[in-house]
Amino acid sequence: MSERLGPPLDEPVFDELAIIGIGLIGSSLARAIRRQNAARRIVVADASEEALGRAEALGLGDAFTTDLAEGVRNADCVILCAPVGANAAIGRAIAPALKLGAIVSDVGSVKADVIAALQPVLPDHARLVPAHPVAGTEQSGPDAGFATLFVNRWSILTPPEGADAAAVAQVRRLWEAIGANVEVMEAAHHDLVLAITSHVPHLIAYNIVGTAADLEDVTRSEVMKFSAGGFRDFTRIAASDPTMWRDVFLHNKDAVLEMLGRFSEDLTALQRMIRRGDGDGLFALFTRTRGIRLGIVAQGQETAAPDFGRRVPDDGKAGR
Ligand SMILES: NC(=O)C1=CN([C@@H]2O[C@H](COP(=O)(O)OP(=O)(O)OC[C@H]3O[C@@H](n4cnc5c(N)ncnc54)[C@H](O)[C@@H]3O)[C@@H](O)[C@H]2O)C=CC1
Ligand SMILES: O=C(O)C(=O)Cc1ccc(O)cc1
Repeated sequence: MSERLGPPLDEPVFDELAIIGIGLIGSSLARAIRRQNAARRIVVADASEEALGRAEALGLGDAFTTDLAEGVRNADCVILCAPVGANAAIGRAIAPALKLGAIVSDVGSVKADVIAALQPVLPDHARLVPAHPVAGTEQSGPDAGFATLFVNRWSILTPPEGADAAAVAQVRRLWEAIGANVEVMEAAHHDLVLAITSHVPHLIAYNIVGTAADLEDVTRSEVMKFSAGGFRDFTRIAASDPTMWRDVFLHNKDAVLEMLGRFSEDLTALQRMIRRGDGDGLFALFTRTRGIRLGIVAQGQETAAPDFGRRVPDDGKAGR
């Protein structure tokens, strides 16, 4: 699977694009958009002076500000890249300053709640097109981003009912310009799918690493010493940003609880198989799950090893 970006666009998708929140995803977007000539000018806004300082040092934009309203004043498209719990406050801060017909998008891992938070606070003339790139790593901050993060990854758009078709097309073009495959989905459906494919797996990782950490000291040191294979993979996921993931669980509560209920039932069935010595049952399940993995690899979405954290050698640099 190629991780290279295609040739840059002859004509940018947007004249001015504002990124609010220049962490892992915001900085990856800035690098990719710059490299692909997908916007003429990038304005970077962030609540954190420290993050902005790093973004400026890395050359991730053309202008940098902690004043969110100032940051969006001339933007044709504003992309919210902060933890999802911050979106309502950011929406309120930028609403009065938005240019007529500005597109407001985001990258949040949760969609229905984000729409519910943003729609009431944005002016009627703003065109909301939420998005979720299903690509990332356990790291955060502007130094962790890289331009090829979205190559051959899905970006899911969840336009609310009545969304402006031209705005949806422009956001699609932006993601395609930086290598992503785009799918359009209803927000509630997105939240259910992502609850089982991403949110519950993260919860399981946080839980298993927490359980190991709670063991007696002597056992715990052995857990660390012998943490190979499965547990080691869980520790990577469990190192993911606490603020971001707290917000995901608080804002996708219903879908996560629904999927967690099903998961618990299946876990109980597995427990019973082990207690009863039901080797055939265990073997049948493990064979079925192996088939699912092989199907994912065959579709080219995954290499044999987990690859969310992969980088190509020149990716630490800014896009110019
Ligand atoms: N980390 C990942 O792998 C992925 C994350 N996402 C989504 O992307 C969003 C950002 O995640 P990351 O880039 O990982 O986070 P991050 O922690 O690396 O960066 C977040 C940035 O937002 C800024 N910020 C926080 N509150 C703010 C506010 N009120 N106003 C302005 N700036 C504010 C922070 O200072 C920080 O620079 C989240 O909504 C997350 O759900 C989506 C796909 C993958
Ligand atoms: O690092 C990993 O394994 C991830 O799962 C990255 C990730 C985190 C959150 C998302 O909404 C999408 C992708």
